[in-house]
Formats: sequence, C-alpha cells, structure tokens
Amino acid sequence: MTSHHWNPQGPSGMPHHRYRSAFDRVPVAEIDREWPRNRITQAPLWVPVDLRDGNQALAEPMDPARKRRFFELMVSIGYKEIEVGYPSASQTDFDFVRLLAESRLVPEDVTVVVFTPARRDLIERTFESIAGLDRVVVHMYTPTAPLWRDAVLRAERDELRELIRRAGADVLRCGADRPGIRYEFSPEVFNLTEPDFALEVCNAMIDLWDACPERPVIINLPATVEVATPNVYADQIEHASKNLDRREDVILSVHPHNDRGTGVACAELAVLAGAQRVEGCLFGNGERTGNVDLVTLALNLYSQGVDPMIDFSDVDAIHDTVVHCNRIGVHERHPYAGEYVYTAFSGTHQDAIRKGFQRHAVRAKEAGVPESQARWEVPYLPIDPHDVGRDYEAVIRVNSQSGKGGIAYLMRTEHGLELPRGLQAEFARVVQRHTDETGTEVDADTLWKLFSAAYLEDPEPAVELVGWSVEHVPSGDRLTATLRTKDETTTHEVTAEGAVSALVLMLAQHGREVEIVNLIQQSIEPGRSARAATYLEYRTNSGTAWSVGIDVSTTAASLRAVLAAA
Ligand SMILES: CC(=O)SCCNC(=O)CCNC(=O)[C@H](O)C(C)(C)COP(=O)(O)OP(=O)(O)OC[C@H]1O[C@@H](n2cnc3c(N)ncnc32)[C@H](O)[C@@H]1OP(=O)(O)O
Ligand SMILES: CC(C)C(=O)C(=O)O
Repeated sequence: MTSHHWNPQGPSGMPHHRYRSAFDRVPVAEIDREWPRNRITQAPLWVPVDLRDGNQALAEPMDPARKRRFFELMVSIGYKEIEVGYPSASQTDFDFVRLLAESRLVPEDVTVVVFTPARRDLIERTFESIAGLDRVVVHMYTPTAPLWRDAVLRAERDELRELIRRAGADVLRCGADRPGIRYEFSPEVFNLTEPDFALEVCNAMIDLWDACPERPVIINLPATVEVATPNVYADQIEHASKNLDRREDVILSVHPHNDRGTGVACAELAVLAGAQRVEGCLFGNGERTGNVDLVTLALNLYSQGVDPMIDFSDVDAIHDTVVHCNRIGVHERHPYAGEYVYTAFSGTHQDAIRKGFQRHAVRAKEAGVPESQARWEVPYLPIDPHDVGRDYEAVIRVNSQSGKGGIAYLMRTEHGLELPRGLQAEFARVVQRHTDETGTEVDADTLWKLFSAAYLEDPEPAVELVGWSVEHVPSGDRLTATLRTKDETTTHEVTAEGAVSALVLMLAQHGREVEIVNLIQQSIEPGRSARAATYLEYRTNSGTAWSVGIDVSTTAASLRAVLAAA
C-alpha cells in the first residue's frame, strides 16, 4: 500500500517478512461461492468438546468430579452430543468414560463422542472404554496438512492415505457388532491441507464407513490453527460441502480455533457455507487462544431471533460452573456473560438505555404483553439482560464518564427517588466533582451519601424545625411551629393557603426569605422507609437551586424541603 499524506504511519521495524499469507501456504479452491447470500435460520448441532479439547489445554486437567459436574451442566442446558474425552490418553479420561458407561448419567437422547488418534493400540483402548454405552460417536483424527505430514508424521501423502485407511478399518472392525456406534473423521489442520487431498481422505472414510441414512458419517473439518480471514474458511467449507461424496449421508462439522480472534466469525460463515454441526467450548476455552466459543455463537443466534436450542437463561450459573471446572476465568468483557457486558458507565449510553427502558415499558403496555415478552429494542443492549438471568441493576453504573441520566436512573432504582430534571443536572455536578477527585466508581451507597450531604442533612442548620402541627381552619391551614436558631427557640403560628406557604411566611418574618420557583412532591414506592419526597427549586442571588425533604408524609417532607432551602 502506498502511503498517503493522511496516513503518517511508518514501518514498524518488526520482521514481518518471516511470515507468509495463508494464500501462499495452501491452495484455496476456486468456488462459485453462495455463502455470502445465505442466512442462518436454525441452530446447528452444537457439540461441546470441553471435556476433551478444552481439557487437554488445561495446566491441571479436570479431575473426575469436575468432569462429571461439567458433563451434567452440559446435559442440563440441552446439549445432545458431547465429546467426553480422549480415553486412550490417560487413566482419568478412560475412567470417566467408564463412569458414564456404568452409571445412568447419559440420558437416552444424548450421544457421547470419544476421540482417538489413528493408532491401533489406542483405537482398541478407546473401544474398551465405551463397552456398555449405547450411543457413541468414535472420532478419529490424523494430521493431513503438509507441514504436519512433514514435521510430525514424516509421511508422504501416499503413506498417510494408507495409515488413515488402516486405522479406519480398525475402527470399523472394533465397532462392527455395535449398532449404536457412529463414526467421525477429522483431517487435522484441514484449513492448511490441500483441498484435493482433504477431499480424498474424507471421501475414503465416507466410503469405508459406508455412510448411509441410518448411519451418517461425520466429517469434521477443523481450523486447528486459525490462519486466514473467516471468508477463506467459508470458501473451504463450501468447497468441501459441494464435493464430498454421499453428501446427504454426511454430517458436515466444523471445529474452529481462535488464533486470530475470529473463531466465532469462522464458525458463523462456515454454517452459511453448509456446516451442520459445530464443535467448540463454553466461553472459548481450548488450545492456545481457545476453541470457538459456543456461548457466544448460541447467543448471537438468539439475538437474531433464532432459538439456540440450548438454555442460557442462567448464564451466570453456567459461567460459575465452567470457571470452577476449568479453573480459568472468563473475561469481564466476554460477550453475553462478562461482568461488564450489561453495564454502561458513559453518560450518553446511560441516557439512551434509561430512555430505552421507559420506551420498552410503554410499548409492552400498548401491546398488552408483559415486558419480558415484548419485542426488545433498547439502545446499546443487543439482548435483554433478564433473558440470560442478569439484572437491570448492573446495567447502569456511575463514574466520571457518567451523566445525569445514569445517576437519575440509579437514584430511582436504588433509592426510589424520581429526581426532577433540574435537580438531576445539579446533583450530577456534585457527583462529577466527587468522581473527578477520587477517580473511582460510585456505588449506590456512596451516591446516597453524596445526595444526603448535598440536600438532606445539614449538620449545622441555620434554622431548625423542632416541632410542628397543622390545623385546617376556614381561612386555610394554620401552622404552629417551633423554630430553633443558634440564639433562640421560639414558637409561632401562621395561617396561609397551605402549610408550605405558612412556613415560608413564618421564615420571612424571621428575615429568611425563601422564594419558591417550583415544588414537586413524590410519594415513594411502598417498601421504602420514608414514603414521600419533596423537591423544591428556589431562587438564589445567582439563579436557582434545589433542596429536598424526605419524610413519612408529604407535608412533613415539604416543610423539610423549605427548611433546607432556608
Ligand atoms: C488438534 C488436537 O487437539 S489433537 C489431540 C491432541 N491431544 C492430545 O495429545 C492429548 C492426549 N495425548 C496423549 O495422551 C498422548 O499424546 C498419546 C497417548 C495420544 C500418545 O502418546 P505417545 O505414544 O507417548 O506419543 P507422543 O504424544 O509423544 O507423540 C505422538 C506420536 O503420535 C503420532 N501421531 C500424532 N497424531 C497422530 C494421529 N492422529 N494418529 C496417529 N498417530 C499420531 C506422532 O507422529 C507421534 O509419533 P512418533 O512417536 O512415532 O513420532
Ligand atoms: C478435531 C481435532 C482434530 C482438533 O481438535 C483440532 O484439529 O483442533
């Protein structure tokens, strides 16, 4: 790319010449691609591989208790095909498959998958582990990409073809008298394998394992290491989908990793390109940067109005179990499940969300449906946090980037106060001063302390209302009040149109003028200890200001607000 005056970037000095584009590493077959025009209208078959690919990537692989807990979680939220281990790898993996075989942990509609390399002793051990299990997919893999052939297996194409055929035949022999067994083959690093060779070995397995409607063969095409933009993977998958033999009897599966951070995009485009089955891990655990994240994939579909067929209505519980089992955290910004993903700190986002909630409530009412069933259209929130068990309280939080809208939202949801617009703006300045000084987030308690210091408690009030009573008389309300100042305590009686006006008059007689510009009374929702709030805007030398009174009755709250202004 030539440099332009608007782009002053210079060479980094890093040795980028050491790397080659994916297009120089693998021939990508030319196709008349259809995937860009397709849409995803239903969930693919999801296959979590946490207990195998995820597990093999952990510093401390899961012990039997953690494996079991993870398995039970996956069953409970609706997965129907689950890769449960690499039984020939370790006694723990083997024993876990035995546990499944000997217990009632596998429901009738769930199929387990076991993983094996193409080596006779390990294949036989794998079959030993599944004795007694009714529904099993035996998943065999071999590396097929040129670098792996050369560096790992030290085998030419012909030798490898023969190795795969022999191992495939071993699998068939071991599974021969087991009607509930199906087969899966993965050409490892499919995305760096020459397309003709990948097709050749896959078609050989389709033929050898005799794919048919009763026993379809799973062909799983992994992007073992992600090396190209997702459109390249989509082309590779569409090419395979159009050229695999007995396509009707083949379940085309994908297994993206996330080395370039685009595992989710690869899986989605692969489904557009014809993939019917997706292997991945919950929250994207797995080798290096992880397997594709099944939670994000499913909830991406959900946000488009497509049923993911997996129940994520309590995403936090799922998160906690997965973190417990993997002993790896989930990032705070993780799509749909991270701590902060339903949180807005910035002022304009908070304002929009708050207005969005109000609009949502109105729309639901107009449509005559509960809010939880109404169409979701709230700015900045792709899905309703409630749908995944998150709450609205975490939606808006306050720091120095926040504005009046978010603060007002918290004052309403946390403290029951509906601050008038002018007071919102004034209080926002108080909060802003605090957040600028401390640099920290303001929680609901601190917000309340700031509010009461600014508007409610005056430790040294100029004038205090010690006691009062109101009596309705023909000419209005008669207020009898005892006022205490620094110098004296006196009792007075004034009749006016209402108790507030009477107090204003009484204060004026004591040289304390309060010019009320606006007075707003609010009854606080039941369940809060004080039941009424009065917001009072009054004139000052430099404009107007606000005071607030909160008490058990509207009159008491209003008198307090007047006193605070005085
Ligand atoms: C992309 C993936 O995720 S693949 C899955 C990776 N997962 C794991 O490796 C976890 C479990 N693995 C293990 O426990 C062990 O590696 C075992 C039990 C499978 C094998 O252990 P070992 O016999 O000690 O072999 P080791 O791991 O050192 O090396 C692998 C050997 O298998 C060969 N190999 C690698 N993949 C395959 C395969 N799919 N099919 C056949 N042979 C293979 C390698 O070429 C190497 O052979 P060599 O010893 O002749 O050079
Ligand atoms: C499906 C298998 C071979 C795998 O884990 C991978 O290629 O990443």
